[in-house]
Amino acid sequence: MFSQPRHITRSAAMIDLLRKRPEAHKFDHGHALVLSGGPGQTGAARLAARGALRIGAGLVTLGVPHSAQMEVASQTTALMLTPIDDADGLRSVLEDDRINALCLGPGMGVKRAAEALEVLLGEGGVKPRPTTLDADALTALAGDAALFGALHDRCVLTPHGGEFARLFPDIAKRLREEPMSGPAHSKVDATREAAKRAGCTVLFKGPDTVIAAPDGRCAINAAQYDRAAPWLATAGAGDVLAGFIAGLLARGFAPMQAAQAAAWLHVECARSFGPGLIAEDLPEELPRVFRALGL
Ligand SMILES: NC(=O)C1=CN([C@@H]2O[C@H](COP(=O)(O)OP(=O)(O)OC[C@H]3O[C@@H](n4cnc5c(N)ncnc54)[C@H](O)[C@@H]3O)[C@@H](O)[C@H]2O)[C@@H](O)CC1
Ligand SMILES: Nc1ncnc2c1ncn2[C@@H]1O[C@H](COP(=O)(O)OP(=O)(O)O)[C@@H](O)[C@H]1O
Repeated sequence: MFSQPRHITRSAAMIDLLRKRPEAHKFDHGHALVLSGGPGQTGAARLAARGALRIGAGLVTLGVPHSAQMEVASQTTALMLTPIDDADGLRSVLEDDRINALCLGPGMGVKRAAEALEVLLGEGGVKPRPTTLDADALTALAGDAALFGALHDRCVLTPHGGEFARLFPDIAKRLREEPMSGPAHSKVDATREAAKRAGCTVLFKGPDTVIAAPDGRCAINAAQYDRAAPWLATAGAGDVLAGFIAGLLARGFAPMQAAQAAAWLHVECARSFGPGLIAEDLPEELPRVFRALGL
């Protein structure tokens, strides 16, 4: 029997975790690698990377194909950039052990995401690292049972409704069904079942975001009623969330902690900015939200 899911709220414990120690240097806050797609498709990864940097990762590098290098370089400053064209390129960049968190999927394209997943999760792959898997990485995972089976407990999957149905079609079907007898299958039940099957943290997005760990721990981040954030329904908001999680993983947060804090801060940023919000406003609102928390 599982305990009731907890509702994520502002807490002293979360604020303490978010604080940076005065004596720390940038490598103490970790180095996140965000993989980008090719030319014309780099925006989503740039949004994620900006989110990872603003949430406090010490360094954030975008892994970009040579063909998109100029496009990305012309739009980034504090973010770093390294060319990664293929599996060998990724392997070589990951020889640097200081890269301690990854973000895969936003704008990557399903083929490039699948290649990267093979390096990270496939046989003879690199040392496993905390990893956020979003967007095209989820679609790639849905098409490859072996890779799905190789997910480890430091991964965080961040599906929206469409991606959830692709990854877990049977669970999504039950979620949609009218209950014929007994209680309905809820989003909490569905996310818990998904996390158990995947063997890692699953964050199922929406106005009621549910986050579950394989051991049954579960939390709800509600953006409804007096905490409604309807302007989050905008292209790229999820890419920023993936970056927030990767940034916190780089800072050493455990996967459940990272997913919960990121989801809560994401809604706080949207509410603090207010109507007219677009995705790039979310990372830029974090300093105001952090100041209000007393960081
Ligand atoms: N600025 C950018 O560069 C952006 C790039 N994006 C990238 O575009 C690619 C495709 O992502 P998409 O998510 O659009 O496409 P997908 O095709 O993967 O998923 C969208 C489909 O799922 C369905 N769906 C069902 N429930 C849904 C829900 N709750 N929320 C959203 N869709 C739901 C939709 O109807 C739609 O048919 C990804 O690589 C993504 O990262 C998007 O994130 C938007 C912003
Ligand atoms: N109506 C809404 N109210 C609150 N949050 C929402 C709403 N619609 C979407 N969101 C949030 O916005 C983000 C959208 O992510 P996603 O669907 O992946 O978009 P994208 O792929 O364009 O980045 C998620 O974090 C989701 O929880």
